[in-house]
Amino acid sequence: HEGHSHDHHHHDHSHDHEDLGGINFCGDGGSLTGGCQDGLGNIAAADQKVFLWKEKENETTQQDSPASDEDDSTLGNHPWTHTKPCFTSAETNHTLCVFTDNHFASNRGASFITTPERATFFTTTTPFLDPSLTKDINQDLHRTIPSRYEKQLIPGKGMGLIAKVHIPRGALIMANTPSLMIDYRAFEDLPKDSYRQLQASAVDHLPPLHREHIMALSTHDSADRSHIEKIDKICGTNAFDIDPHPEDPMQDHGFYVVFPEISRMNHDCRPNADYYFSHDTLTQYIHAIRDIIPGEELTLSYINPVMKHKARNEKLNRIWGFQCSCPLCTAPTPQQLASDTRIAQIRDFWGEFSDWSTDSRASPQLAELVASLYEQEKLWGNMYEAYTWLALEYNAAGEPWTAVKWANKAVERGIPVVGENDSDVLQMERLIKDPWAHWSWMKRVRVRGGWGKGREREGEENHENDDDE
Ligand SMILES: C[S@@+](CC[C@H](N)C(=O)[O-])C[C@H]1O[C@@H](n2cnc3c(N)ncnc32)[C@H](O)[C@@H]1O
Repeated sequence: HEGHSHDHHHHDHSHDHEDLGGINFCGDGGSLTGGCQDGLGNIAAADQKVFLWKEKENETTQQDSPASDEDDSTLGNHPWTHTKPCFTSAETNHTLCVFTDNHFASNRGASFITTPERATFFTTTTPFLDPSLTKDINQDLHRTIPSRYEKQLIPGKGMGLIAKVHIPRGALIMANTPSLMIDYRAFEDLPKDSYRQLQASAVDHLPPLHREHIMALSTHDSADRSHIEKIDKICGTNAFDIDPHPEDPMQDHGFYVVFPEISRMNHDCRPNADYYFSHDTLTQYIHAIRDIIPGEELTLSYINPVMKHKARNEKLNRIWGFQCSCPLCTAPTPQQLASDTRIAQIRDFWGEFSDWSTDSRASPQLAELVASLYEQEKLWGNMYEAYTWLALEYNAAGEPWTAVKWANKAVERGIPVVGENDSDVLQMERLIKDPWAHWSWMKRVRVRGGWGKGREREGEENHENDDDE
């Protein structure tokens, strides 16, 4: 209830959206029916006032062709330079189109594959309303600040990024706005052929330099493919999962998002950098989670790092097609078994800290143990969680000064990995200001000190809300 989840920023780096194939196909067996393709007419009929950007009918089925430079943004009062093609699922009746805004982020451009309703929602969010928010974020196509790393061929991994200078823990390494932002609904509602055409058009519509940048990304292997297949493979190898904007009315489908500069970072099970996405700037931020010395490769974990060796390797192999050769995965067997044992312990304790009943084993000592296990495991991106639990457990035990010490550490470690507006970070800031007024104050003492009452009394459940005001 206190809003802390152990892996909420560790979504998989990418999803094998192929797994979703076969559900909710447009028409039977994935074949397109007449009513399936070219949804633009339908959209306009549905709501002519909102969707002023309806395009000329004869252009709507164009697919595998290079981007046209024609800027049709004058067609309506909207940011989109392209709003085609579209496909409508005969089964769900959802229409999905490509929406490209080639002026986004100082003319870098961004392409969305989503429903017209969601595209319109995006235009009401801060990054679209205030162009100054995305002005100098991307430092790849047009650089104004010197880079801290360089791209190099890494034996056995393809390209990768190597630190050129010392990068202190907490430093910003890079940030990107999306190139492609694909509604998961596209994979669910449309047949493969259709969503692949949307993906290719989304890339083709971007400004030329940006488009080349994406086309140069890894497809994992070097097999010969058509343009459309190649783009699908680039998406599958390089996309991150992003949750919906908190105010987006469509909360049940997230996005599959490609950030080309960030995509050059290879995987390590114990990485030196971590990422989070901010909807306020529509930006993925990468920060160092420990000090990095010149010559070290910059790495991210593509998966939740708190998994045992076998599970990690299976997932990496299934989705990205490589055998993990990171230091942890190639350590001598006894060390790997010890690591797996620590992982199992960590996972066993996770639930305890969010359980505020007398059943919970949580205590300051248990939080100390988890912090120690995280440290031994070099899970630097997770340290803020352990510090958050330490702060809460010490406060819940009635030790405010120790609680404030850990809350400060949680904030310091949390900002680079979950962002300054994350609910855990904000909560720790409130605890620092006034531990006695925080909902956690004496919480375990009160619950455990009751006369055999197994559970806390009713009406005491919603501390998070009391605390917010
Ligand atoms: C997001 S890209 C990373 C950049 C990529 N190496 C490139 O050349 O653009 C993901 C792909 O990089 C390769 N890769 C990433 N991490 C790796 C690792 N630890 N070991 C081997 N290959 C890796 C795999 O081919 C994977 O599908």
